[in-house]
Formats: sequence, C-alpha cells, structure tokens
Amino acid sequence: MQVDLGNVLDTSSAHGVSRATLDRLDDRVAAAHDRIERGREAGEHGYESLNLPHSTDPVAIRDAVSRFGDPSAVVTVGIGGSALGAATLTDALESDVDAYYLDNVDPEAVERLLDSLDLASTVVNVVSRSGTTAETLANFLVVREAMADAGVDWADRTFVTTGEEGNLRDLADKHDLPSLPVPDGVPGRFSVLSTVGLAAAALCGHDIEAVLKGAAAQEARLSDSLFDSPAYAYGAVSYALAERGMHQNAMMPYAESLETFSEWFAQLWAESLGKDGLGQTPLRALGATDQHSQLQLYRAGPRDKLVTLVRATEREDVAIPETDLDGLAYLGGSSLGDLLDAEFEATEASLAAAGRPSVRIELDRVDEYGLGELLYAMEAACVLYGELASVDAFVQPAVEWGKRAARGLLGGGDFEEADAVADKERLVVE
Ligand SMILES: O=P(O)(O)OC[C@H]1O[C@](O)(CO)[C@@H](O)[C@@H]1O
Repeated sequence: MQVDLGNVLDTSSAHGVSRATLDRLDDRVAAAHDRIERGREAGEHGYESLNLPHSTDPVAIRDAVSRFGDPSAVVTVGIGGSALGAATLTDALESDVDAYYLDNVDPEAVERLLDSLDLASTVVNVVSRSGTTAETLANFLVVREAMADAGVDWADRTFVTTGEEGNLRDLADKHDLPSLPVPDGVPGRFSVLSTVGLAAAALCGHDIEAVLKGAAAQEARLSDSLFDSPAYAYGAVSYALAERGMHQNAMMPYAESLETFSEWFAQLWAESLGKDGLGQTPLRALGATDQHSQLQLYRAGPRDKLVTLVRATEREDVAIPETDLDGLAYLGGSSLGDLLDAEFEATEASLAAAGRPSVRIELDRVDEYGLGELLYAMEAACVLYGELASVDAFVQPAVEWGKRAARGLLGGGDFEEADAVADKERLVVE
C-alpha cells in the first residue's frame, strides 16, 4: 500500500500545503507517535486498538465459528462499529456464503431479509460491545422469533460477540450460547481487526490471518515521521488541510468492492474526530460513478474538501469488444480496467487543475491482505489526526443524548431528553 501526497502540495493545488509546512508538521508527528506508542505499550483505552494485529487470536475465532459447519448465510445483527467492519470485509471479498447485516431497524428491510433467508442454514452473529444497544437487541428478538416460527432452534444457530456484562452477555449465559469476547480498550469503530470484524469473515471462509498480516505490515510502518508511514502521512495531511479549511473529506474508492469501506471510514472519521466544534466531515463517494454526480461540487463548489482517491493497482479485468460504431472506436479493444484507471487519473488531475487537493491511496489488490493494510492505516491515521487536533478520538459522548431520548419515548425510563422531543418547535408546510 502507498499514499501519494503529490496533489496536496501547494505546487499542485492552490489550496494545498507547502513542503515546508509538512516538514514542520513532521516534528509534531514525531511527538504524537511517541504518545501513541506509550498508549499502546500501556494498553490504554483506544490506543489498544493499534495492537490488534498481534493481540487478536484468529485461531480462537475460527474455533468458535467452526461448530456451524458450512452455512448458506450469515446474518450479523449489530450497528455502527459492530457491523461496519465485518461488512467492509465480507462485501469486499467473494464467498459462497451470503453475508447480511441487520444494522438498522427499518421494519420493511428487516422483514424483506428474513423472508428471503433459509433460516435453518443461516448463522446469526449478534454483536454488541455494550450488550445494551436498542437497535441490536430489538433486531435480535425479531430474528429469534422468526427462527422459532420457522421451526429452527435459534440457540443452535446463534453466537454472540459481546462484552463481559450487559443484556447480551446475560442472554448468552442463560442459553449457553457460544460467544466471543470483544477486546478491552477498543472502541467499536476501531474493532474490525478483532472478533467483532473477523468472525463473519471467518464464517464466509475468508483468510482472516491474511487480514491481520496486512494490518501488521502497516503497523510496522508506524514511525516518528510522516514520510516513513503511509498511515501517518494520510492522517497528517488530512489534519493539515482541515486546519486550512478543508473541513470535508470525500472518500472515493475506484472499486465497487470498497463501497462499504467508505461507510466504515465515515463512522471512524466522524465519531473519532467530531469533537469540540472540530472535525472533518467524511463524504461517501464511488469512482467512477460519482464523476457523474458529486464531482461537480468537489471541483467547482466551496473550497472546503479533500478528496481521497483509492484504487487497487491489480484487479480482474474485462475487455471492451472492438466496435465500428462511430466515435466509440477508441474504447474498442481497451478494457473496463483501463477505462477505470483513466478516469481515476483524469479525476485526480481535474481536481488539481481546479486547485482542489486530493490524496491517492493505492493498494496492490482488494484482497484480505490489502484490506488489512487499508483498515489499519486508516485507524492509525485517525488516531494521529486526533493527537494533532488534541481531541479524544476514542469517546463518543454526543451520541448518548439521542439514545436517552429514544429510550424515554419508548417508556424505557424517565429521560428529560424525551421531554425535549415533545417540545419541538413546529412550522409545517403541506
Ligand atoms: O457495539 P455496541 O455497544 O452495540 O455499539 C454499537 C455502536 O454504537 C456506538 O456506541 C454509538 O452509539 C458506536 O460507537 C458503536 O460502534
């Protein structure tokens, strides 16, 4: 994996940063790296996340899921970091096992999925670090009833990934469900390289050891200089550009297999860095599709965006047949991959020509190793950005207000937040 910073320099985009700025920032990167390493060595909350390439035991994960044999489908019931990491892996990789995620409480979507499944050959993986998340527990109760209605012994098809306490742990203990622990000191959005993200991948037959090897490769590149670490290079320039008004970061992979990765990145970046009035808003985009959509805004809208362009340099390809159709001859004999690469490079150049900064991230392949590299690098980039911005990247207090309001509205307790919902100002136009 490599990160190319060329198009964030002020020699290539008007709103870029100078090499001298990066050199000065590198001194702060060294101090931040030192802090990060101390946190990792002490197993401090959050910093522990960057130890997962070595602390995660892939054998234990495989043993836990081996009892389920060869399921036709795996349904992961979880939300946020308890679903997005696993989904990033299984959506990016091919498998004979269908992987689904119930990470929302849209009744039509839940019913549509459950109606489509052969529940007798489906494994249900209920994931919640806290074990108390309303959406996850509500969905689990619905799935459990659907399995019972289908005559399936739900306890025989379910395993749980959760903390040492909470409703889910109590349920697992009560029904003697197979379970996996969640790692201590690792917030959900940083947990893909643990039981939380790897169990579903293991059930789908993916090489979770290769994911951890890729992550370890990027871990080995962490250093006291941004010029020696792709992860720190990306985190440092994202921070530097945000400091200079690039308050949005469009994650734009040129690979359909990385579309879910952008969703995972959005939670990681937003929930870690959106604090004290600071942060960089992650936008989800897909190349080449969004060249016919959002690129107009990126290139000619407010000068407030970094565009992160991601691609694999090796991939399967599809030839474009020769044609005598007027005007299309240039496509014939080429390939879809050639066209995708041309569009990637053209988009990058079009942004630079408009003075808009972009970073290029290139993987060798979108395979288990490459995904491990990318995921770990983004996590380390995020941790570094948090250090440079002096925000605590490992807590998310702002999400709790809404949880209390929703719980109060459902009669789950007396919460003043629920009262505030009732007091909503109204100006209705029909
Ligand atoms: O794994 P849990 O505890 O169910 O939490 C799910 C998600 O909800 C959050 O805690 C935010 O509410 C995320 O940080 C987390 O990934």
